[in-house]
Amino acid sequence: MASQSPFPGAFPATRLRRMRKDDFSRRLMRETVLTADDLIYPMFVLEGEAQRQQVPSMPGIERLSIDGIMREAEELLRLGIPAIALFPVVPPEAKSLDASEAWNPEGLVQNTVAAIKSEFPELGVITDVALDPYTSHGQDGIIDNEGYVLNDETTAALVRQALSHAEAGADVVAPSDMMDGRIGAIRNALEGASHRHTRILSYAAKYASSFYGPFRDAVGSATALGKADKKTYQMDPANSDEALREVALDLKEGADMVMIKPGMPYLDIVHRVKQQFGVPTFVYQVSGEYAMLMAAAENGWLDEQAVVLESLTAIKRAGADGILTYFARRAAEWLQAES
Ligand SMILES: NCc1[nH]cc(CCC(=O)O)c1CC(=O)O
Ligand SMILES: [Mg+2]
Repeated sequence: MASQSPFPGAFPATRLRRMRKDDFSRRLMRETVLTADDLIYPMFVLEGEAQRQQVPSMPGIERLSIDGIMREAEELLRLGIPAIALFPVVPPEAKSLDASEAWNPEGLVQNTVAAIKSEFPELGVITDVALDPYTSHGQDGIIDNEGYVLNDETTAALVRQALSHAEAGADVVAPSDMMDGRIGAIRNALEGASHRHTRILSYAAKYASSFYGPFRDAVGSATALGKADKKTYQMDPANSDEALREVALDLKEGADMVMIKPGMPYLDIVHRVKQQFGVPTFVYQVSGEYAMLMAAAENGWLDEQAVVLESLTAIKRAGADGILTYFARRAAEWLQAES
């Protein structure tokens, strides 16, 4: 009788489906496991008291005044989230050409940091070092008459801003501006002021991406920026080797951690950076990625929990040690419910 086997005279010696058959063996061979330890929650802080505003292009995300941030911080700690990243919503009247509100020792970010660190010292606080919330034109730096962002003048301002954050108690300062040489300048100033433990998370490879739109709505820099772009300092999305040069420089200048931004469309960059340098590597799943996933979820086109956890696991698999994501809080809740 002729054999019924589709594999004449043999069978596939390796059946990869065997290990996929049951949950126990899938769990045993799983390479990447997402936990709350991988998550950093970006938060938008507003002036005033008992203020909360929805961000229309980021459903589920709110701008909160300090009291709201404090309540949220307690919950984040309970969920096991190690750190938050703060972004200020600066009123138009506090914006200027020289961005001097950025290093006001009593500024919104400085006050928020101090409040969190006094009540919840174990929650890591990361601050954004960049001038865009504070400039009247919405660029991340000081501009000349042609609107060109001046590198070294901007770096001097960033140093003042970073020092004021460290002074307020920030654990990590995160320059997101992409000026050349700012990591070295900030490191030097921190050491000089005896802020020996302040960590620097460098937005080392930050692309001139169109996925930042909802963030610019959230912090209110979109109006100031208008139709202008940031292509003279943020990277061209077409480039990859250049990202390695950016990371190498920032490490040499004293960065403790590096970041790639955005996330999902840039996982090849994440992989190259992690392979090449083997340093703490972070990824920002940015506002536009959040908006995209939420829009599909709200339409019932994608299963929110499933796609979010898949996207975060994929970012970690590519090489991320941690992920800044607007889903951090909900992801931590889902992970807690599963365990
Ligand atoms: N220094 C600005 C800054 N810091 C973080 C983001 C984007 C974050 C996001 O889209 O979620 C941006 C926007 C920009 O460069 O215009
Ligand atoms: Mg650089």
